[in-house]
Amino acid sequence: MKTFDELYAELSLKVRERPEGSGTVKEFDGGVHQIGKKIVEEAAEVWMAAEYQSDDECAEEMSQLLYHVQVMMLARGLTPADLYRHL
Ligand SMILES: N=c1c2ncn([C@@H]3O[C@H](COP(=O)(O)OP(=O)(O)OP(=O)(O)O)[C@@H](O)[C@H]3O)c2ncn1[C@@H]1O[C@H](COP(=O)(O)O)[C@@H](O)[C@H]1O
Repeated sequence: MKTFDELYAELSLKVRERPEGSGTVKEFDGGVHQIGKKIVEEAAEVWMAAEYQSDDECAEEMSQLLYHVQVMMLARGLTPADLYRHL
């Protein structure tokens, strides 16, 4: 289990160190257009899960959406603090 900030720190390290086989590095390298498509896809899956699936499945889809948002944050050079400013 990890927090939003802990996941961001882990993904930042992945993007910096580029370990072999990292899905994050692959998605990051795809750029904002590809990452944006994943965000839209995951957002739709969150919607469908909220309509038709269990709480746990819904939570899993939401976690995946947050993951892809974090990859987009890295692609745009944004930090959690940049988001928290607006909450
Ligand atoms: N939390 C996540 C996470 N959530 C979602 N995903 C990605 O999002 C995909 C889920 O999307 P889908 O439901 O569309 O599944 P899919 O259609 O099978 O996926 P694709 O074929 O489109 O890749 C997963 O296959 C992962 O590629 C994640 N990938 C990684 N993490 C975490 O990120 C960290 C770094 O991961 P790596 O970069 O892979 O080492 C680790 O702590 C991981 O647990």
